[in-house]
Amino acid sequence: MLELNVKNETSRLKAVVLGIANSNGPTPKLEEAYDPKSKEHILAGTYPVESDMVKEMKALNGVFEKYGVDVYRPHLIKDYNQIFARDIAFVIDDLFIKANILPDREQEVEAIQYIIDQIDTSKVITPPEKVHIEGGDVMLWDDHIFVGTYKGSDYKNYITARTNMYGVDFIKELFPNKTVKEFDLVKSKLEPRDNALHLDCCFQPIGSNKGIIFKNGFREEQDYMYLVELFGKENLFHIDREEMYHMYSNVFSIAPDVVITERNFTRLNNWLREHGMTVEEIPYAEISKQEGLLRCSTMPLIRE
Ligand SMILES: NC(=[NH2+])NCCC[C@H](N)C(=O)O
Repeated sequence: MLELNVKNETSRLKAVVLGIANSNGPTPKLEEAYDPKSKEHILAGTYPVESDMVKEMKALNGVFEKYGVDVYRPHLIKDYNQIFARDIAFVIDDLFIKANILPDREQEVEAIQYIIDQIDTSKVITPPEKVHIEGGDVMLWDDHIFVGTYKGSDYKNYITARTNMYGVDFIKELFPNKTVKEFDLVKSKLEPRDNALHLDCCFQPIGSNKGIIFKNGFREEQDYMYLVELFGKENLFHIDREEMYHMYSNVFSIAPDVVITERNFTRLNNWLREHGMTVEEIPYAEISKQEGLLRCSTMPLIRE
C-alpha cells in the first residue's frame, strides 16, 4: 500500500509520478493542440521532437535517482502525450483526487491505474462531473490550498481554462479545516505570453517562505496582493512576461533547499543560490514548448 502524504510544495520528496515522453505521437495538427504555445511551435515548425524530450525527462529522472526518490511512470499509450503527469490527479494530505481533465487528455488517467490500485480505496476521490479541476491549478502550502481558476462568464470558450468554480468549491468542501483561496487567472487561446494555463504557470512557493510570481498572470490585482501579504514582497521573486512564457515559475522542489530548474533560467537560478538553495539545473527547453515544465511533469505522492 502506498501511504500518501503531501502537504506543501517543498518538503523532501520521497515518491513521485513522473510523466513519460516516449511514443508521444507525431507533431499534432494545429486544431489538435490544446494550448497556445504548442500552437505557436507547430506553426513555426519548431514543435519539439520525441528524442529530445525523452532526453530531458531522463535528466529529470537522473536527479530523482541522485536524491533517492521513488519514481513511478505511467504505462505507455501508443502515440499519446503523457508528459504532464501533474494534471491528471493530485494528492492533498493522504487523499488521491482524480482530476476531471480536458477530454483530450482523459486516457492519461488509465495509464496510472496501476498506481491508484496501490492506494487504499477509501482514500481515492473522484469528483462529480460538473467539477473541472487539474493538478497544475492546485497548490499546497500547509494549512492553505491555492487553486487557480477562471471566473469569466465565457469559461466554456476557453480550452485553456481547466478549473472551474465547482472545482474550487469541491476542494473547499473536502478540506473544511484548510484555507482554500482561489485565483482568477488570465487566459488566452492564442498568445502564450498572456495565458496562465494553470496556477503553476504564474506562481509557486519555494523553500519555507518564498515564492516565484508573475503579477500580470492574475486578472485581479487583489489576488496578487493576497500572496504579497501572505509571503511578504521581499520573499517573492517577480518574473516578467517573457520569463513567465519560458515557465520560470514551473520549477520543482525536492526539498526546502533543493530546487530542480531549467539551466537557462540564469536570473532565477542565481537568486535561488543567493538564498542558500541547491539548484539542480537540467535541460528542459524542448518540453517547455508545450507550455509545461518541471512541476507539470511530476505528481508527488509522498513528501516527508
Ligand atoms: N500543470 C501544468 N501547467 N501543465 C501543463 C500542461 C500543458 C499541456 N500542453 C496542456 O495544455 O494541457
